Amino acid sequence: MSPALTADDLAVGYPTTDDPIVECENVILPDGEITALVGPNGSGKSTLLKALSGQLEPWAGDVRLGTDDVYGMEKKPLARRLALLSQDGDLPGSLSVRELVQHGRHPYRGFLEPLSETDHAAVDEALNLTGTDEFADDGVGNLSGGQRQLARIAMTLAQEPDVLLLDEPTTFLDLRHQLGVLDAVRALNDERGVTVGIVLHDIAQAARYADNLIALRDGVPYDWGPPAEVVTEQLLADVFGVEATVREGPEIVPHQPL
Ligand SMILES: Nc1ncnc2c1ncn2[C@@H]1O[C@H](COP(=O)(O)OP(=O)(O)OP(=O)(O)O)[C@@H](O)[C@H]1O
Repeated sequence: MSPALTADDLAVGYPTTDDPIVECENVILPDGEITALVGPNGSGKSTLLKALSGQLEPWAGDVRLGTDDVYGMEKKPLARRLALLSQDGDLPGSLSVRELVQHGRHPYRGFLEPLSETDHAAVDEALNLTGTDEFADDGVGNLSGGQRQLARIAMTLAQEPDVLLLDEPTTFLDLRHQLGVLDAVRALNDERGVTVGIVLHDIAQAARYADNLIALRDGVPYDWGPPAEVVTEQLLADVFGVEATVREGPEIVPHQPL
């Protein structure tokens, strides 16, 4: 598999930080695969995802989408190929869900240009995939936290990127909707070969779901590869500070209630 998104010799920080938050020699999201970023709170998962997405320019190193330098690309062509669903994001409450999802088509349209049939089809599909078609005409301001999250996911899916980066997309969602979102992303991956980078908090869920894991500790990758190789008792102890048994699967059985 060729890499869809690669980063080399990265150092990523914020204007207010003296030292880099994330330092990685080499990060690869393999083409057509699902890679989950895991690690404890504050280990730098969101920071790495933002750097990979073109939204937080690294202090050093480069990020490439195929052979193209992500930070050298114009915004619209980049947005047609790469989409980020970040953790934060206020939504304009005056919009309906459908109108919000239509915003996902911005990379394909000129200013004030009406939506084409292709745009409408992509919006309808994103609404269906996420189940937001059931409340497509409701105002975003009247939705529950979980419904709002689903609407944001639908907007990102309508963008139809080749590479989809999702930062904790299951936050706020009940179990049924968590599984629904993960299934929808998996379907995009299976059916269209969309490359996925996803931050997931639940390492057991990430291990079941993803083709590859990148485990971050203090801003540095501790290990990466297929879940069966990465999820070891040593990793759980070193990265998460948890004593647990790992059974085949991999299935994690904590020694103490977490
Ligand atoms: N905008 C910012 N400015 C300065 N420091 C930041 C900023 N955003 C994050 N950080 C710092 O970077 C570090 C890593 O944060 P990041 O959000 O990348 O971690 P994370 O692994 O995604 O955490 P979580 O699992 O809690 O979401 C933290 O110490 C955080 O305080």
